[in-house]
Amino acid sequence: IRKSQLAYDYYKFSCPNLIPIVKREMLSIFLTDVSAPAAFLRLMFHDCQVQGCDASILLDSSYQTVNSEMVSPRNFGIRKRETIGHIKSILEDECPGQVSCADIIILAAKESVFFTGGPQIEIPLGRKDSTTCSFLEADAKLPAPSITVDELFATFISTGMNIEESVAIMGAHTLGAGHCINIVSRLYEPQPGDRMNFGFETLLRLACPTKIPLTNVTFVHNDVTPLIFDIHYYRDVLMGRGLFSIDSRISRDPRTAPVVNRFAIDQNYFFQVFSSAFVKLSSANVLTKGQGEVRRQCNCVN
Ligand code: HEM
Ligand SMILES: [Ca+2]
Ligand SMILES: [Ca+2]
Repeated sequence: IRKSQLAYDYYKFSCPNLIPIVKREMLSIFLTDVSAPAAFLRLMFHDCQVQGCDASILLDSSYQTVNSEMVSPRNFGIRKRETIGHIKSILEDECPGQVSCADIIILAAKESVFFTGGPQIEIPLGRKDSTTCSFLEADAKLPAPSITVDELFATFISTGMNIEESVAIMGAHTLGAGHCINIVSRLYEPQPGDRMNFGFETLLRLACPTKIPLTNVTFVHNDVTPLIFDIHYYRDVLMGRGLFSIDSRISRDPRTAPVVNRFAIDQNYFFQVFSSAFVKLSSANVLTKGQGEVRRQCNCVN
């Protein structure tokens, strides 16, 4: 973990207005699209999970980068990539060549959590952007909704998260929604641990009536308050209303169930552990100092 190379005041001299500019731009995005915070939070996870937090997910397919990571089916439903590019273009006017796209992704995710009622998280900055991307690594490292609790731990152990933090970071599913393509397998080919509340299962079957989804548009909310960052995700999974198999499984596994139970009644504690998990996820395995580059445009290498 090269976390120590990052700094809380990294842009203090090179881009002193960074934070107010990002806050202002994010606010106007949030006011025009209530689903944006969920999109930014998931975008951060899917960037950091592949090659580290290096904005590899923003690269389009080209002769240099070959296939974009968006080619991977695991990135189905990823949105707001171009919005990061828009914020970048504003920052290029203010402080050219300074702020990495990788840091903008993290700042957007952090503002998304705060704007929707979650904790204010302090994050170190100074990530560099990659000159490569890998849709094969995206296929391999982005978790499927049907993973086991052991696979969940394996996913986050490399970032230094413990069991509590691994359960806390899943609390990101307090925001947003999922599409039938990620839900049908547990409805029509259930695995152990897929049991759910009968009424909720009925609702899912109504939303996703066929094993192969007829369209890509139907979605179901991740928890009962999909626009608010709160502990309802944990309350829902305890009631058998977890959207994905892994959401249900953490409420039953003896290693994770006590943590889910505590988060479901103690929002302060959830916010505290989520914040430390967020910093670990966003700091692990990043490019710093002489590595990588600061892209001029987020969707292509310099
Ligand atoms: C490790 C286990 C995880 C699995 C298997 C998983 C899986 C999924 C799936 C399948 C979707 C629905 C995509 C769609 O159908 O449109 C989703 C949505 C989402 N995930 Fe995860 N996820 C995991 C962890 C995380 C983490 C660590 C974060 C963030 C820190 C996150 C944030 C989100 C958000 C915010 C959404 C809603 C997106 C939207 O509404 O646009 N997830 N996740
Ligand atoms: Ca990446
Ligand atoms: Ca919620």
